[in-house]
Amino acid sequence: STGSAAAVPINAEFDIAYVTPVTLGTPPQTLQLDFDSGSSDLWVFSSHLPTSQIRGQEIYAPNKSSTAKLLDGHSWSITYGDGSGSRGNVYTDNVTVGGLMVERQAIECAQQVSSSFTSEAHIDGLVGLGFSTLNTVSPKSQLTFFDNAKGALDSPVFTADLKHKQAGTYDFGFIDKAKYTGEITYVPVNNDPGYWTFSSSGYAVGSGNFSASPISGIADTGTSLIYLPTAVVTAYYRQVQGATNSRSYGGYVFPCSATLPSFTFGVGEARFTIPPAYMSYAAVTPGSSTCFGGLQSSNGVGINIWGDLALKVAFVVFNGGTPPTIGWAAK
Ligand SMILES: C[C@H]1CC[C@H](NC(=O)Cn2ccnc2)CC1
Repeated sequence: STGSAAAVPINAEFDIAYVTPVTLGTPPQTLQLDFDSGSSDLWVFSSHLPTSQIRGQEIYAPNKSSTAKLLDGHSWSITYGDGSGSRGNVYTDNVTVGGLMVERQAIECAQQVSSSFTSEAHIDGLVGLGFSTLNTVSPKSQLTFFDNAKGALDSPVFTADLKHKQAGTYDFGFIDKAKYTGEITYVPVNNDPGYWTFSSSGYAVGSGNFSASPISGIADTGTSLIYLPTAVVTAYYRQVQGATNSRSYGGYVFPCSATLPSFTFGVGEARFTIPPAYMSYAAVTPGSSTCFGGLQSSNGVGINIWGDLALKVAFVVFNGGTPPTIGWAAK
Protein backbone atom coordinates (compact mmCIF):
# COMPACT_ATOMS: atom_id res chain seq x y z
CA SER A 1 0.00 0.00 0.00
CA THR A 2 0.96 3.65 -0.36
CA GLY A 3 -0.46 7.05 0.54
CA SER A 4 0.02 10.61 -0.63
CA ALA A 5 -1.36 13.79 0.91
CA ALA A 6 -0.84 17.54 0.64
CA ALA A 7 1.20 19.56 3.16
CA VAL A 8 -0.41 23.02 3.14
CA PRO A 9 1.16 26.09 4.80
CA ILE A 10 -1.17 27.39 7.56
CA ASN A 11 -0.19 31.01 6.89
CA ALA A 12 0.09 32.78 3.54
CA GLU A 13 2.79 35.20 4.76
CA PHE A 14 5.38 32.82 6.20
CA ASP A 15 5.74 29.07 6.69
CA ILE A 16 4.99 28.64 10.39
CA ALA A 17 3.72 25.08 9.89
CA TYR A 18 2.03 22.79 7.37
CA VAL A 19 -1.21 20.84 7.79
CA THR A 20 -2.45 17.69 6.07
CA PRO A 21 -6.07 16.43 5.88
CA VAL A 22 -6.59 13.25 7.95
CA THR A 23 -9.88 11.37 8.22
CA LEU A 24 -10.79 9.70 11.51
CA GLY A 25 -13.51 7.19 12.30
CA THR A 26 -16.84 6.12 10.80
CA PRO A 27 -18.47 8.11 9.26
CA PRO A 28 -15.22 10.00 8.40
CA GLN A 29 -14.33 13.10 10.41
CA THR A 30 -11.66 15.13 8.58
CA LEU A 31 -9.18 17.25 10.56
CA GLN A 32 -6.17 19.30 9.42
CA LEU A 33 -3.18 17.89 11.31
CA ASP A 34 0.45 18.99 11.62
CA PHE A 35 2.76 16.10 10.64
CA ASP A 36 5.64 16.27 13.10
CA SER A 37 8.76 14.09 12.67
CA GLY A 38 9.98 15.62 15.97
CA SER A 39 7.37 13.87 18.15
CA SER A 40 5.45 10.60 18.27
CA ASP A 41 1.91 11.26 19.51
CA LEU A 42 -1.13 11.51 17.24
CA TRP A 43 -3.39 13.87 19.16
CA VAL A 44 -6.44 15.89 18.15
CA PHE A 45 -8.72 18.64 19.33
CA SER A 46 -11.71 16.65 20.60
CA SER A 47 -15.24 16.77 21.99
CA HIS A 48 -13.60 16.29 25.42
CA LEU A 49 -12.12 19.81 25.40
CA PRO A 50 -13.72 22.72 27.24
CA THR A 51 -15.22 24.99 24.56
CA SER A 52 -13.13 27.85 26.00
CA GLN A 53 -10.02 26.13 24.61
CA ILE A 54 -11.40 25.70 21.07
CA ARG A 55 -11.10 28.71 18.76
CA GLY A 56 -11.92 27.69 15.19
CA GLN A 57 -10.35 24.24 15.16
CA GLU A 58 -12.18 21.14 13.88
CA ILE A 59 -12.71 18.48 16.56
CA TYR A 60 -12.85 14.68 16.61
CA ALA A 61 -15.83 13.27 18.52
CA PRO A 62 -15.15 9.58 19.23
CA ASN A 63 -18.70 9.10 20.48
CA LYS A 64 -19.88 9.84 16.91
CA SER A 65 -17.68 7.14 15.39
CA SER A 66 -19.02 3.55 15.25
CA THR A 67 -15.45 2.22 15.01
CA ALA A 68 -14.00 4.19 17.96
CA LYS A 69 -13.00 2.24 21.07
CA LEU A 70 -11.89 3.79 24.38
CA LEU A 71 -8.37 2.65 25.37
CA ASP A 72 -9.50 2.19 28.96
CA GLY A 73 -7.28 3.59 31.71
CA HIS A 74 -4.82 5.25 29.33
CA SER A 75 -3.81 8.91 29.21
CA TRP A 76 -1.21 11.11 27.59
CA SER A 77 0.53 14.41 28.23
CA ILE A 78 3.07 16.12 26.01
CA THR A 79 5.17 19.29 26.18
CA TYR A 80 7.00 20.60 23.09
CA GLY A 81 10.25 22.52 22.89
CA ASP A 82 8.42 25.81 22.47
CA GLY A 83 6.63 25.26 25.79
CA SER A 84 3.29 24.37 24.19
CA GLY A 85 1.52 21.20 25.28
CA SER A 86 -1.64 19.15 25.62
CA ARG A 87 -3.02 16.14 27.48
CA GLY A 88 -6.05 13.83 27.49
CA ASN A 89 -7.41 10.32 27.06
CA VAL A 90 -7.05 7.77 24.26
CA TYR A 91 -9.28 5.99 21.72
CA THR A 92 -8.41 3.70 18.84
CA ASP A 93 -10.11 4.19 15.49
CA ASN A 94 -9.52 4.06 11.73
CA VAL A 95 -7.16 6.78 10.48
CA THR A 96 -6.71 7.51 6.77
CA VAL A 97 -4.01 9.71 5.21
CA GLY A 98 -4.03 10.20 1.45
CA GLY A 99 -5.71 6.86 0.75
CA LEU A 100 -3.63 4.89 3.28
CA MET A 101 -5.75 3.49 6.13
CA VAL A 102 -4.60 2.23 9.51
CA GLU A 103 -7.18 0.40 11.63
CA ARG A 104 -7.00 0.65 15.41
CA GLN A 105 -4.65 3.70 15.41
CA ALA A 106 -4.31 5.29 18.86
CA ILE A 107 -6.00 8.71 18.64
CA GLU A 108 -5.06 10.83 21.63
CA CYS A 109 -8.05 13.04 22.42
CA ALA A 110 -7.22 16.39 24.02
CA GLN A 111 -8.95 17.28 27.27
CA GLN A 112 -6.63 20.27 27.72
CA VAL A 113 -4.44 22.24 25.29
CA SER A 114 -2.08 25.18 25.98
CA SER A 115 -2.97 28.70 24.87
CA SER A 116 -0.69 28.63 21.83
CA PHE A 117 -2.64 25.67 20.42
CA THR A 118 -5.98 27.36 21.17
CA SER A 119 -4.68 30.46 19.34
CA GLU A 120 -3.64 28.49 16.23
CA ALA A 121 -7.01 28.00 14.52
CA HIS A 122 -5.51 26.17 11.54
CA ILE A 123 -3.98 23.26 13.47
CA ASP A 124 -6.47 20.64 14.73
CA GLY A 125 -3.76 18.42 16.21
CA LEU A 126 -0.54 16.63 15.37
CA VAL A 127 0.54 13.36 13.74
CA GLY A 128 3.83 12.30 15.31
CA LEU A 129 6.22 10.73 12.79
CA GLY A 130 9.13 10.29 15.19
CA PHE A 131 10.07 6.87 16.56
CA SER A 132 7.41 5.29 18.78
CA THR A 133 9.81 5.24 21.76
CA LEU A 134 8.88 8.92 22.25
CA ASN A 135 5.14 8.23 22.55
CA THR A 136 3.70 9.59 25.82
CA VAL A 137 0.64 7.31 26.29
CA SER A 138 0.62 5.62 29.68
CA PRO A 139 0.55 2.90 31.03
CA LYS A 140 1.07 1.27 27.56
CA SER A 141 2.82 3.48 24.95
CA GLN A 142 1.27 3.45 21.48
CA LEU A 143 2.64 3.19 17.94
CA THR A 144 2.75 6.07 15.46
CA PHE A 145 0.66 6.06 12.30
CA PHE A 146 3.84 5.31 10.31
CA ASP A 147 4.85 2.39 12.55
CA ASN A 148 1.32 0.94 12.35
CA ALA A 149 1.27 1.34 8.54
CA LYS A 150 4.86 0.25 7.91
CA GLY A 151 4.29 -3.50 7.49
CA ALA A 152 1.67 -2.94 4.80
CA LEU A 153 3.66 -0.28 2.90
CA ASP A 154 5.34 -1.17 -0.42
CA SER A 155 8.52 0.24 1.17
CA PRO A 156 9.00 1.22 4.87
CA VAL A 157 9.48 4.91 4.11
CA PHE A 158 7.75 8.26 4.15
CA THR A 159 8.96 11.32 2.26
CA ALA A 160 8.60 15.06 2.84
CA ASP A 161 8.44 17.47 -0.07
CA LEU A 162 7.75 20.75 1.76
CA LYS A 163 7.66 24.00 -0.22
CA HIS A 164 8.07 27.73 0.35
CA LYS A 165 4.67 29.41 0.65
CA GLN A 166 2.99 26.69 -1.38
CA ALA A 167 1.54 23.22 -0.82
CA GLY A 168 3.91 20.26 -0.83
CA THR A 169 3.39 16.56 -0.21
CA TYR A 170 3.90 13.77 2.31
CA ASP A 171 4.14 10.35 0.60
CA PHE A 172 4.02 7.01 2.41
CA GLY A 173 5.43 3.73 1.11
CA PHE A 174 7.16 4.94 -2.03
CA ILE A 175 9.79 7.34 -3.36
CA ASP A 176 8.40 9.48 -6.18
CA LYS A 177 11.16 10.05 -8.73
CA ALA A 178 9.24 13.01 -10.14
CA LYS A 179 9.75 14.92 -6.90
CA TYR A 180 13.56 15.23 -6.98
CA THR A 181 16.56 15.64 -9.25
CA GLY A 182 19.93 13.87 -9.20
CA GLU A 183 20.79 11.32 -6.54
CA ILE A 184 19.44 10.90 -3.00
CA THR A 185 22.26 11.09 -0.42
CA TYR A 186 21.48 8.72 2.44
CA VAL A 187 23.17 9.10 5.84
CA PRO A 188 22.80 7.10 9.09
CA VAL A 189 20.10 7.92 11.65
CA ASN A 190 20.58 7.62 15.40
CA ASN A 191 17.04 6.96 16.66
CA ASP A 192 18.01 7.07 20.34
CA PRO A 193 16.00 8.52 22.07
CA GLY A 194 13.59 8.61 19.13
CA TYR A 195 14.26 11.57 16.83
CA TRP A 196 15.39 11.38 13.19
CA THR A 197 18.90 12.42 14.26
CA PHE A 198 21.56 12.64 11.54
CA SER A 199 24.90 14.39 11.02
CA SER A 200 25.19 17.27 8.58
CA SER A 201 28.66 17.48 7.01
CA GLY A 202 29.00 21.25 7.48
CA TYR A 203 27.87 24.66 6.33
CA ALA A 204 28.73 27.81 4.38
CA VAL A 205 27.52 31.40 4.72
CA GLY A 206 26.76 33.08 1.40
CA SER A 207 29.63 32.59 -1.07
CA GLY A 208 32.07 31.83 1.77
CA ASN A 209 34.15 28.70 2.24
CA PHE A 210 32.36 25.51 3.24
CA SER A 211 33.18 24.67 6.86
CA ALA A 212 33.43 20.85 6.89
CA SER A 213 32.47 20.01 10.45
CA PRO A 214 29.84 17.43 11.51
CA ILE A 215 26.69 18.92 13.00
CA SER A 216 24.36 16.39 14.66
CA GLY A 217 20.72 17.45 14.56
CA ILE A 218 17.15 16.28 14.12
CA ALA A 219 15.06 16.48 10.95
CA ASP A 220 11.91 18.05 12.39
CA THR A 221 8.91 18.77 10.13
CA GLY A 222 7.10 20.17 13.20
CA THR A 223 9.54 23.05 13.78
CA SER A 224 9.47 26.12 11.52
CA LEU A 225 13.08 27.26 11.71
CA ILE A 226 16.68 26.04 11.97
CA TYR A 227 18.43 25.94 15.36
CA LEU A 228 22.22 25.44 15.19
CA PRO A 229 25.33 25.93 17.37
CA THR A 230 26.37 29.47 18.26
CA ALA A 231 29.53 29.28 16.14
CA VAL A 232 27.43 28.71 13.01
CA VAL A 233 24.84 31.33 13.89
CA THR A 234 27.35 34.08 14.74
CA ALA A 235 29.25 33.34 11.52
CA TYR A 236 26.01 33.92 9.63
CA TYR A 237 24.81 37.09 11.36
CA ARG A 238 28.30 38.64 11.23
CA GLN A 239 27.41 39.15 7.54
CA VAL A 240 24.11 40.92 8.30
CA GLN A 241 24.27 44.67 8.96
CA GLY A 242 22.38 45.58 12.13
CA ALA A 243 21.78 42.01 13.24
CA THR A 244 21.57 41.43 16.98
CA ASN A 245 20.65 38.59 19.31
CA SER A 246 17.60 40.12 21.00
CA ARG A 247 16.63 38.90 24.44
CA SER A 248 13.27 40.67 24.13
CA TYR A 249 12.40 39.04 20.80
CA GLY A 250 14.00 35.74 21.82
CA GLY A 251 16.51 35.40 19.04
CA TYR A 252 18.48 37.00 16.20
CA VAL A 253 16.71 39.94 14.57
CA PHE A 254 17.80 42.46 11.95
CA PRO A 255 16.42 45.39 9.93
CA CYS A 256 13.99 43.96 7.34
CA SER A 257 15.89 46.07 4.77
CA ALA A 258 19.18 44.22 5.47
CA THR A 259 20.89 42.23 2.73
CA LEU A 260 20.97 38.58 3.80
CA PRO A 261 23.44 35.93 2.66
CA SER A 262 22.23 32.48 1.63
CA PHE A 263 22.92 29.55 3.97
CA THR A 264 24.30 26.25 2.66
CA PHE A 265 24.33 22.99 4.62
CA GLY A 266 25.93 19.69 3.70
CA VAL A 267 24.59 16.14 3.82
CA GLY A 268 27.54 13.90 2.96
CA GLU A 269 28.96 15.27 -0.29
CA ALA A 270 25.64 16.95 -1.19
CA ARG A 271 25.03 20.65 -0.62
CA PHE A 272 21.69 22.42 -0.03
CA THR A 273 21.43 26.19 -0.28
CA ILE A 274 18.68 28.20 1.39
CA PRO A 275 18.19 31.41 -0.61
CA PRO A 276 18.46 34.80 1.16
CA ALA A 277 14.72 35.47 0.84
CA TYR A 278 13.90 32.36 2.89
CA MET A 279 16.33 33.41 5.67
CA SER A 280 14.13 36.28 6.84
CA TYR A 281 11.28 34.61 8.66
CA ALA A 282 8.84 37.39 9.54
CA ALA A 283 8.51 40.88 10.96
CA VAL A 284 8.70 40.59 14.77
CA THR A 285 5.22 42.16 14.94
CA PRO A 286 3.00 42.88 11.93
CA GLY A 287 4.28 45.93 10.04
CA SER A 288 7.50 46.22 12.06
CA SER A 289 10.74 47.00 10.19
CA THR A 290 12.56 44.51 12.43
CA CYS A 291 12.66 40.96 11.11
CA PHE A 292 13.22 37.63 12.88
CA GLY A 293 15.83 35.33 11.38
CA GLY A 294 15.14 31.85 10.05
CA LEU A 295 18.47 30.67 11.55
CA GLN A 296 18.56 30.74 15.35
CA SER A 297 20.85 29.46 18.09
CA SER A 298 20.27 25.99 19.56
CA ASN A 299 22.05 27.05 22.75
CA GLY A 300 18.92 27.02 24.88
CA VAL A 301 17.41 24.01 23.11
CA GLY A 302 19.79 21.17 23.85
CA ILE A 303 19.68 19.73 20.35
CA ASN A 304 20.22 21.11 16.86
CA ILE A 305 17.08 21.22 14.74
CA TRP A 306 16.72 21.15 10.95
CA GLY A 307 13.15 22.41 10.71
CA ASP A 308 10.90 23.33 7.79
CA LEU A 309 13.26 26.09 6.59
CA ALA A 310 15.91 23.44 5.80
CA LEU A 311 13.51 20.71 4.71
CA LYS A 312 11.76 22.93 2.16
CA VAL A 313 14.87 23.18 -0.06
CA ALA A 314 15.12 19.39 -0.41
CA PHE A 315 13.22 16.16 -0.99
CA VAL A 316 13.70 14.13 2.18
CA VAL A 317 13.29 10.36 2.60
CA PHE A 318 12.62 9.13 6.14
CA ASN A 319 13.62 5.47 5.78
CA GLY A 320 12.13 3.38 8.58
CA GLY A 321 13.95 0.23 7.52
CA THR A 322 16.61 -1.60 9.53
CA PRO A 323 18.76 0.33 10.15
CA PRO A 324 16.85 3.59 9.72
CA THR A 325 18.48 6.18 7.43
CA ILE A 326 17.56 9.60 6.07
CA GLY A 327 17.99 10.64 2.46
CA TRP A 328 18.29 14.17 1.05
CA ALA A 329 17.93 15.13 -2.62
CA ALA A 330 17.76 18.37 -4.59
CA LYS A 331 14.51 19.25 -6.34
C1 LIG B 1 13.57 26.64 20.58
C2 LIG B 1 12.77 25.77 19.63
C3 LIG B 1 11.35 26.31 19.55
C4 LIG B 1 10.48 25.42 18.68
C5 LIG B 1 10.53 23.99 19.19
N1 LIG B 1 9.74 23.19 18.34
C6 LIG B 1 8.58 22.75 18.72
O1 LIG B 1 8.15 22.98 19.83
C7 LIG B 1 7.85 21.96 17.66
N2 LIG B 1 6.46 21.89 17.98
C8 LIG B 1 5.71 20.79 17.94
C9 LIG B 1 4.47 21.14 18.30
N3 LIG B 1 4.45 22.44 18.53
C10 LIG B 1 5.70 22.90 18.32
C11 LIG B 1 11.94 23.44 19.21
C12 LIG B 1 12.81 24.33 20.07
